[in-house]
Amino acid sequence: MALRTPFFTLALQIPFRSSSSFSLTVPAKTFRRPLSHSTISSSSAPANPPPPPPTLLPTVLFVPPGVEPHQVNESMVLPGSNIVIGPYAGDARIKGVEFVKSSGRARDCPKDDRPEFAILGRSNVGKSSLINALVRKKEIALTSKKPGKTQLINHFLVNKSWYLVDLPGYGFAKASEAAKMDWSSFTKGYFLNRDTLVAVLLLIDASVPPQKIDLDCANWLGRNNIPITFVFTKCDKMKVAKGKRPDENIKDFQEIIRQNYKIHPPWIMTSSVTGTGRDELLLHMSQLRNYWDQ
Ligand SMILES: Nc1nc2c(ncn2[C@@H]2O[C@H](COP(=O)(O)OP(=O)(O)OP(=O)(O)O)[C@@H](O)[C@H]2O)c(=O)[nH]1
Ligand SMILES: [Mg+2]
Repeated sequence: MALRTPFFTLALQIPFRSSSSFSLTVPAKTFRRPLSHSTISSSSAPANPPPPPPTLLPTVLFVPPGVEPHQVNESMVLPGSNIVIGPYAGDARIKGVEFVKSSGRARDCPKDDRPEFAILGRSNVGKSSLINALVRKKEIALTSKKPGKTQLINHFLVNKSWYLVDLPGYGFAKASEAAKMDWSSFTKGYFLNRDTLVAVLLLIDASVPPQKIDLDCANWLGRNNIPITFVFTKCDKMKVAKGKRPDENIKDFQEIIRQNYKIHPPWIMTSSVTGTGRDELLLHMSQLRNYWDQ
């Protein structure tokens, strides 16, 4: 079985508190020039500079195995994300998807060696909608305006080779105490023991300000060394009556995450309504999968 090894040492660090500030914030969106040496070095660089030194870029960009940070140029960064595409990226097309089963407990989940991605996030963040958007099927995963729609662990087999896993949301205020307890024991059972878990796609609603419960969840996953990709949802909601725009909320969220993570995990902006980020996310997942598979 493949191991979760060096790929994720760049992607995810066990959270730590640091007094240093990560001021080199270059959102990939605004990252429109090739990274020349002068872009990343100080003005006191010698006239004949040595080969590029280790840069601070991985604090901003997610640089996969097979790519040296100094090799990164604009064309390698997925739009609307901090994700660099490297040699492990492969065929990201969806050729078929089938619902396999719903499980009430982690130990009832499919028992085979296929890699899987867990879709996690607050109730109503858009987990089921993201699955539908990724596989381009309207209602393979059931969605609802009311939070708490997905109650079980649902496995969807993609291309007969890997799983997307739709999970119940957390943070549903109206859930009973018993349901909240169940959710918490489920997280332990599933996330800590699922050997085939390639990464968690942690969905964050970009139409609202950073929520403590999401940050707590990210920190819990980080502490347990579980690889995360932050998937910002509802990025189409540009016109909010009050409050900030999605891009501003995302920036605020990242500022907080940066205080806990030595190196920022991969992140990507999506909308299940417009399809923004769909192809990019699939490509990112292909490189995670191919690395895991080798
Ligand atoms: N504007 C917009 N609405 C979205 C997006 N994604 C989901 N929604 C809406 O948000 C609501 C919740 O979507 P779901 O996909 O059911 O959310 P969920 O996270 O699966 O919710 P639970 O199963 O209850 O945990 C639905 O009304 C969706 O139509 C998006 O990208 N943009
Ligand atoms: Mg759902």
